[in-house]
Amino acid sequence: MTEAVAMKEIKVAILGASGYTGAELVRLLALHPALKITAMTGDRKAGQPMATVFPHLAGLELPDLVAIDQVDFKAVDAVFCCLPHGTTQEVIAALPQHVKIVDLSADFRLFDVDTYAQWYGHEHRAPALQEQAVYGLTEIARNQVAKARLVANPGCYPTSVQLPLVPLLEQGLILAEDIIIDAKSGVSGAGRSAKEANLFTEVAEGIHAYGVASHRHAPEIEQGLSQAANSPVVVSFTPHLMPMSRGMQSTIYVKTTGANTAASLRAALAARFKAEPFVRVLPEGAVPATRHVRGSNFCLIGLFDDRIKGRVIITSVIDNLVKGASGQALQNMNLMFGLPETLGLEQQPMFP
Ligand SMILES: NC(=O)C1=CN([C@@H]2O[C@H](COP(=O)(O)OP(=O)(O)OC[C@H]3O[C@@H](n4cnc5c(N)ncnc54)[C@H](OP(=O)(O)O)[C@@H]3O)[C@@H](O)[C@H]2O)C=CC1
Ligand SMILES: CC(=O)N[C@@H](CCC(=O)OP(=O)(O)O)C(=O)O
Repeated sequence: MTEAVAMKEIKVAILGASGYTGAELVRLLALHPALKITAMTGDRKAGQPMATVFPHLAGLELPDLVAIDQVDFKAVDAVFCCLPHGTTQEVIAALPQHVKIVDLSADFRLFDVDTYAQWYGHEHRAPALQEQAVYGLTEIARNQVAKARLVANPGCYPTSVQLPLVPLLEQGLILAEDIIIDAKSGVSGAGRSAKEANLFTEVAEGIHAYGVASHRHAPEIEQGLSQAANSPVVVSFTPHLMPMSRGMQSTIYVKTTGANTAASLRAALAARFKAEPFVRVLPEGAVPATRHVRGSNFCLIGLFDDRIKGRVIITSVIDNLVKGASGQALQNMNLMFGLPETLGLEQQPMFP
């Protein structure tokens, strides 16, 4: 539980607070003892009270939504940037030096600006700042995150995939080739703005793959896995849209090295994540489901021997809006201010 200790107030602005990840941050920060929201922005919703846009947050003491150019950034210590990718680089580049930033968009996640341009369709607009950004998969990069001014918060699919695979590749327990990722997301992963593809009629009562062999999270996943394997990794990655509001599952097919099986991989991951507050490696036979992590910052991992010898099936589940976005962002911001990284994130999942 959060200790009732007196903490220095840290003033926080949430850019894009009228979106799903922004609202999720407000929900999490409501129980945070040190971070106080002093500014929140919207674009179409600028000028509106938060309780009008999100009635579930009524009753919290919150500033009204304003446009970004109305925020006095000299008066804030930290910024959570929850803007669409492609809109973020210039905004962050203009912030005063004293401000610490966690960017939830994809704008600073790819180390190589040419790879960024190739996948995102435009030149990087803050390449010098890109060099300072730390990729904030907390459990893998905790020490770098703690020292960073700018953290690029990982994407939701890449979080669910890299948490189990990075330690296994680092330890040489699985092959770096022939990794197949079959991933599924709730519709909140696509954000709140109206898009034809996210209409009820397009997503209810069915599932569909999208971005087949072309999704922009593939290079982000490959960047992390290549670092872990110390050699270039290329993956098969197929995301699917599920008729549910939140939750994400990645089912990952890997080939083991030597005589490794699900049991030895499970033991390795359990040892690696033993002290981690948010990653849980399930015992043999337990099958993780998105409803086991709903509303929480947990990642649950299950491992199973396939009937094909030498192949293991890994299932990894997160809540896309929490560990896949705002929860991990808060975990990182806590570290950047030297706070216990669990602050504001101690709630258990809602089940069922
Ligand atoms: N949803 C998820 O599960 C995840 C999202 N992310 C990333 O986090 C970021 C935010 O996502 P999410 O909250 O879902 O997105 P939403 O579409 O729900 O919200 C976007 C926010 O940005 C504002 N906005 C949109 N365009 C502009 C602009 N040109 N200038 C200033 N503000 C603008 C919107 O304001 P208004 O509504 O008032 O117009 C809104 O507050 C994105 O980069 C997304 O890719 C990352 C991981 C997971
Ligand atoms: C369901 C859905 O549409 N999900 C989004 C990914 C989630 C996300 O927002 O990731 P970024 O931060 O990398 O943009 C997508 O496939 O583009």
